[in-house]
Order: sequence, then structure tokens, then C-alpha cells
Amino acid sequence: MPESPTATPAYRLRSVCVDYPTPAGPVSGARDITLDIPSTGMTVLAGPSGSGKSTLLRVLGLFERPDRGTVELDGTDLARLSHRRRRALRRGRISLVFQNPVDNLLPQLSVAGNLRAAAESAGRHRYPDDELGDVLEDLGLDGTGEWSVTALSGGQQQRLAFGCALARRTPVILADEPTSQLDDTSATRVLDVLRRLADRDLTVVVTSHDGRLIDLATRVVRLRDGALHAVADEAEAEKGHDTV
Ligand SMILES: Nc1ncnc2c1ncn2[C@@H]1O[C@H](COP(=O)(O)OP(=O)(O)OP(=O)(O)O)[C@@H](O)[C@H]1O
Repeated sequence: MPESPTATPAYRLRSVCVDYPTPAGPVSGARDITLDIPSTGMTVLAGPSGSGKSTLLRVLGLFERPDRGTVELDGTDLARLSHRRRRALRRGRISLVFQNPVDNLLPQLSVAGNLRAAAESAGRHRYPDDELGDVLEDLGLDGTGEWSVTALSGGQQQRLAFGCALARRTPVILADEPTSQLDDTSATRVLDVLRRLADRDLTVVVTSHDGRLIDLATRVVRLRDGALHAVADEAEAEKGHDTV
């Protein structure tokens, strides 16, 4: 369910700028971004190549510190945190799914082993078998628990990557172009998983060019040249209105 505009956002970004040093001078990855990300539903960061989607996702994932501006996660100003506190916050609150399915998994472990390792990586030392079974069933991967992840198709691996995010039980799931390396059928099944995630009490933020994924969004954030171009919530998007 999309939340009311008055609900507390998960992320609050104010005048965020990221500059990349290059031999030819600084290149702007994010220009003066002021944006709230709702605590539930799915926010899609959309825009052409080089518009700053990955930069913004890295800021949200605490992998990139803005050069200027502030970012709050659940009311905590991230600039005030020590390196250790940032790492602990990332570990306990954020799961990240990369574009390339194999980058999300440990190839030496089985499907179940990957889910258990993911749970452990977020500090969950007990991951009950029935929960593991439920996650596999939810992902359409039941019966594959003992398989090597290398025996899964790219689409199955990507669904498992979202399963690992669920096993970590973090309130925030970030995904970078999760369907871009998949064929149509596999992408459709990943979209089904994302649709169900977006209905849970989770903050889901995804970068994508995929129109089908953008159609699932409760908030679409459009970027151009590192700057915010438009923000549309589900209700406005259906009416064709954009609001910044
Ligand atoms: N490490 C870096 N060093 C220098 N410039 C960078 C670096 N990372 C990104 N940029 C520049 O920052 C801008 C935004 O890049 P970013 O990767 O965030 O865009 P994007 O929308 O995710 O692109 P794509 O869809 O191609 O992945 C671009 O001009 C890019 O060239």
C-alpha cells in the first residue's frame, strides 16, 4: 500500500551533491538532490544512462558519502556516524541486490547455504528451516535447497538474491537494474517477486530502465544529468501528473 504523504520517510535527502574527481576535472554524479523515500512501497529511480541512478543508489546504500548536503535514514543523520556505525547500520538495515545475478551469490554454497549465509551476514544466527522453506516456495524455487547455485538459471539466481535479502530481514532492500541481464520470461518472474516485496512492510528502491518495473512503482523518481527531473507517486502517475 502506498503510504500517506505525511508518513515519516525512510530516507530524507537534502541538497545532496556527489562529485567524482577525474583528470579532466570533477564530474557531477548527483546535483542538489532533495528527496524523500517512503518507508513502504517501491521507489524506482529512472533515467537515461549517466543520469545518476547508480550514484543515488550508492548514497542510499551508504557506499558513497555526499560531498555536500545531508542524508537521514530513519531520522539518523548519516554524516554524523563513525565509519564503524555506518558499517553496522548498513549490515543490519540494508540489503543490496546487484545487476549481475552471480555477483549476489556465493558460488561454493548451495541454495540453502546462500540463504543461511545471508541471514548470518545480517547478524541472524538462527535461521529456521521452515522459514527457509517458505522463502524458497515464495520464490518458486522449492525443491532446490541442496542444489549448487551454479545449477540455477540467471533468473532463478536473481530471485534467490531477493530471497537472500529477505533472509537478512533488513527493512531496506536496494536493487540496481535487477532485470537488465535477464530474458523476458526470467525478468517477468523477478518482477513478480518484486511486486510481492513491494506489498510488504519494506522500503524497496530499484534503479531501472524497464518500463514494466516502472509500472510497479509506488513512486517514480526521474533523474537527468545527476539532477532530479520529476517525482510521481502512483496516484499522480495514473493520472499522468508529475510533481517535483
Ligand atoms: N567512479 C566514477 N568516476 C567518474 N565519474 C563517474 C563515476 N561514477 C559515475 N560517474 C559519472 O557520474 C554520472 C552519473 O553516473 P551513474 O553511473 O550514477 O549514472 P546511471 O544513471 O546509473 O548510468 P547507467 O544507467 O549507465 O548505469 C555520469 O556522468 C558518470 O560518468
